[in-house]
Amino acid sequence: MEDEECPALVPIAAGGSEGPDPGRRIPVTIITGYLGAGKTTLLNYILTEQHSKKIAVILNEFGEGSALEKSLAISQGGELYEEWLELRNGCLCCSVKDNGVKAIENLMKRRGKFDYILLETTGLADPGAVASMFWVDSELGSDIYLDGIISVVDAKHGLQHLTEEKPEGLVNEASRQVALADLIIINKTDLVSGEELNKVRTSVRVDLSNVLDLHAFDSLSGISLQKKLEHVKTTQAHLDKGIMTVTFEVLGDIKEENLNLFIQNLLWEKNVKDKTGHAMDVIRLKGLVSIQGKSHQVIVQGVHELYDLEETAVEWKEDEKRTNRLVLIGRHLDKEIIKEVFIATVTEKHGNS
Ligand SMILES: Nc1nc2c(ncn2[C@@H]2O[C@H](COP(=O)(O)OP(=O)(O)OP(=O)(O)O)[C@@H](O)[C@H]2O)c(=O)[nH]1
Ligand SMILES: [Zn+2]
Repeated sequence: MEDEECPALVPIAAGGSEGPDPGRRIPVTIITGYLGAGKTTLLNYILTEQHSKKIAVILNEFGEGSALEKSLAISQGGELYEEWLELRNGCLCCSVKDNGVKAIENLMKRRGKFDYILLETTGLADPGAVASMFWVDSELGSDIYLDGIISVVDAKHGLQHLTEEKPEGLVNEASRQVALADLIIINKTDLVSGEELNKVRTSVRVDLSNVLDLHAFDSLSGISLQKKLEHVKTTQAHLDKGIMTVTFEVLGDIKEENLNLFIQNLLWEKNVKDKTGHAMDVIRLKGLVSIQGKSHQVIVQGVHELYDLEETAVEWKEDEKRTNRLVLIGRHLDKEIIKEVFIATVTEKHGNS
């Protein structure tokens, strides 16, 4: 417990023999936002545009999806990434001390190789808890500093996320992400009308002031961030327990029309049910699939009822088993049932391969 040593968000370097060298400290930008809001898209955009900086990427993936998330991002971004870190525990905010800090320390051993860190949190993360690790640990603080928190808001589904009711008067994840942001990016403006966009814009503002009033945060300036973080740590803000991740893999090729059928049953018809008869509610769908007649891997991306299939630049190698990997995040999901439905819908019924 060395609380007194580390209250500063950006600690002043202790004057060692080498002297302070602020230029050597690595800025961290936290990219937050609800499931599917567009965090990875923004990440890829930054990496594509920013040629002069060598950027390390940290993904904090919800559930077991990190291997897939990584392969999705690589397929999209090519050779752009300098460093990869996987935080497998899923929830960075409750593993900050061990997993998160250690991973970043290891990353720092190689820090000569890069000069910026982008940290994408899971769509359900509390960015305050993630941010706090950059000032709680003084050891880390001397080499890394928090540059800012960016929150990506989905123009199409953002309102739904921001107004979601939580039990016991808890503030929902989306609102927390907005409230702690230094910069809010409203994304997917192409999917909504000007009127809808204005609603989102207003609600982001209104929501912010609600959260501020509720917790009596005085301002958004640097000093109060610390207070906000302290507050966040003491309220038992945590991942929505009702939201779960299902990951599965099925070998083989699938017909594109069958895959569409599977997804549409799940996302549109909502006729895939769990054991209690409750329709499965998929918030986020990601996959890497093998479609009959296509030589390249195909990415499946879904956010609520919207989805698309996109052929990647990655070719299936000849000695490689063609396979389908899916990650689903949502409510009332049952892995065995979904997998069965997938196999039944998607694979040929005859033969036993
Ligand atoms: N129409 C539209 N789609 C977008 C836009 N930005 C991102 N998307 C799509 O939204 C989906 C989710 O994007 P990601 O960048 O993976 O979202 P994310 O926030 O990283 O998702 P998670 O990490 O799973 O929470 C993908 O299918 C993107 O192609 C946009 O500006 N317009
Ligand atoms: Zn992502």
